[in-house]
Amino acid sequence: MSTARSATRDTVAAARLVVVKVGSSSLTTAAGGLDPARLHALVDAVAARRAAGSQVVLVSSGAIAAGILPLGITRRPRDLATQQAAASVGQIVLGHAYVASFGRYGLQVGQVLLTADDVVRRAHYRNAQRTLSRLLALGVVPVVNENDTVATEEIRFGDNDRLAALVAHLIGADALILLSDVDGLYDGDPRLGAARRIDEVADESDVEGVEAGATGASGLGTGGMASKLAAARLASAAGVPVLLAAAADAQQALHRADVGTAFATSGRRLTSRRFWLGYAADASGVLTLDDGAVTAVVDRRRSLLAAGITATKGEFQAGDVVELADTTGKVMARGITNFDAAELATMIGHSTHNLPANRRREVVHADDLVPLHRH
Ligand SMILES: Nc1ncnc2c1ncn2[C@@H]1O[C@H](COP(=O)(O)OP(=O)(O)O)[C@@H](O)[C@H]1O
Ligand SMILES: N[C@@H](CCC(=O)OP(=O)(O)O)C(=O)O
Repeated sequence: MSTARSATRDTVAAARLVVVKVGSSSLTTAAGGLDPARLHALVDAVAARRAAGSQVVLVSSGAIAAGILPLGITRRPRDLATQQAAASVGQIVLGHAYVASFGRYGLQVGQVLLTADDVVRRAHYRNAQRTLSRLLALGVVPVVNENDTVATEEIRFGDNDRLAALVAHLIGADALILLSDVDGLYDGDPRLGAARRIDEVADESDVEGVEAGATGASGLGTGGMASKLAAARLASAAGVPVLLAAAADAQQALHRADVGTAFATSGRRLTSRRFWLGYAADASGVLTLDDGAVTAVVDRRRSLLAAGITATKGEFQAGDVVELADTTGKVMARGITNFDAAELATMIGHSTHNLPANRRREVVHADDLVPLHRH
């Protein structure tokens, strides 16, 4: 299918610093085990982009899948301990394959294994930032993956689409290219019947009603299209345009960006702090807002007062990040709460002037609040 040129595609094609993410299903055979031909083809495309003057960070899945064959098991393990064992075996296999493949071009590879904490906690992410920029300055191709062997169920990203979006923001990338076994975003899961490929996503209205399945076809990947859509939203909010394309079209995707689905950015690049608040940090609870409070907070960018809160959920403390949801449960914003859950329980629904003197302040200050959706 042909694609019209657009400003987004031009930006992706011209990007100086690109994050390229490739999924397990695009690097491995159905039986498990790496597929050297596909890995070489991906590396060919990355090397070509490098030769054209861009810096590239590769976020590569595939450790667990690459560990299946050497361990003599037949399919992707379901339990965490075996997944970690498979990742432990498979990550070396994967790293070795990249060293050999990039070596064909005289390029060095640096392995960077990250946990969620490394990119989600403000105190930690400067560390990852420094390592990645030094690797790039030294001309190395950083190959990033989640540190699966130590990531527990609670702290896992689980899917590398989100990791790639966070890394793209972290290093100030100009574009994010997600390569998968499908050639773009469709209005429904293409495995389930006729579906139409979406060429360009300019804003939320272009993905309204899109059915994005949460599991992939191969059984090797995780997250499916739902996690790619979430990652594309994340990156576009961070000011990074996204191209979602087939790994088989990697050359074209990395060269002219004229394949797949392009996601425009949704405005100005957020500051690190506001991006962290809105998208990266883990939320510890939920505040439910009445309609008036949603309008005040989302449309008028006001602080959230106790009077507009109808319920709270979670054991959060003052200073934690919480989600602000409307009465249907849709998360409209995120922010830092000035009160613990226990304190708030006695305050919700009350006007500020009716509260004890030590509680007469906004629950979430406007400066600590990031709206996520238009009302
Ligand atoms: N709306 C949709 N558009 C495109 N693909 C979809 C959609 N919904 C579900 N899918 C499925 O998601 C799969 C990609 O997810 P996954 O296998 O997890 O990818 P990866 O391993 O590249 O991360 C596709 O093969 C496709 O079958
Ligand atoms: N970190 C895991 C990958 C998890 C993941 O996101 O997989 P995928 O959906 O194929 O990108 C691994 O290397 O096996």
